[in-house]
Amino acid sequence: MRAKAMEEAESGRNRAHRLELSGVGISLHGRVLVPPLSLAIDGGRVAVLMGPSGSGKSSLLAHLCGTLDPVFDAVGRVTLRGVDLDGLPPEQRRVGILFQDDLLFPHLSVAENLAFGLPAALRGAGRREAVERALDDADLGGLGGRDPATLSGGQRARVALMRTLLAEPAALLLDEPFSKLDVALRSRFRAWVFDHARKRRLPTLLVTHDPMDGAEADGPVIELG
Ligand SMILES: Nc1ncnc2c1ncn2[C@@H]1O[C@H](COP(=O)(O)OP(=O)(O)OP(=O)(O)O)[C@@H](O)[C@H]1O
Repeated sequence: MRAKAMEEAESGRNRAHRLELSGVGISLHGRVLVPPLSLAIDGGRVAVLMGPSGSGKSSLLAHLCGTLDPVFDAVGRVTLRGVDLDGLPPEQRRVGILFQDDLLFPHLSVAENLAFGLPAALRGAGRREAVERALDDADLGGLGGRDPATLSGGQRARVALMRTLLAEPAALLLDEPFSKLDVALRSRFRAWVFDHARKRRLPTLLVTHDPMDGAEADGPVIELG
């Protein structure tokens, strides 16, 4: 009985962290690219977005981030934790995104790359401590001073995720972030990312071509195209 009550409280908290799309569609020059789509991703769940090249997967993620090129027209409503994202600038949406390429700044050290993700309001010792914690979390203790080019692909991928998480997003979008890693590393990194998403109750949307990603995810699967 107690276990059931705890389970219900847990799923209530996950619902409160929900990312919800209601009738979200995208068109380009009057041609429908993404037909109206409705889905809800609870906190900690990973939904999967699949579809052939050019079917609009990255455009949909850009729309959620608030960075969709104005040549596109988007309709529908997006809410995150009950907040309507329509009209909010990208920096106020609390939507974090991770790409296929890690996009680390080559002229900054690993620690400086991580600090870039932190809210500007966090200053001084708090900033340094947050970076140290992120390095430890990513099993990269002692590597903060390194140039990103001297890290392995897996280490760089972990820095990129940590940088995204340090911005304290309320949702996580993943645009094929595993596709450039070799098979063994891919499954370890995927498990690590999904674990962070669960612990932080982040509703997560993963764009992928890899059926293994879908097998490991526990949210809805959407096929475009
Ligand atoms: N800024 C833009 N201006 C005009 N057309 C664009 C722009 N960005 C993307 N497109 C077009 O929009 C369509 C959808 O592109 P999108 O990148 O969203 O597809 P995708 O499903 O993510 O593809 P892939 O799997 O190859 O990454 C494509 O036909 C693309 O050429």
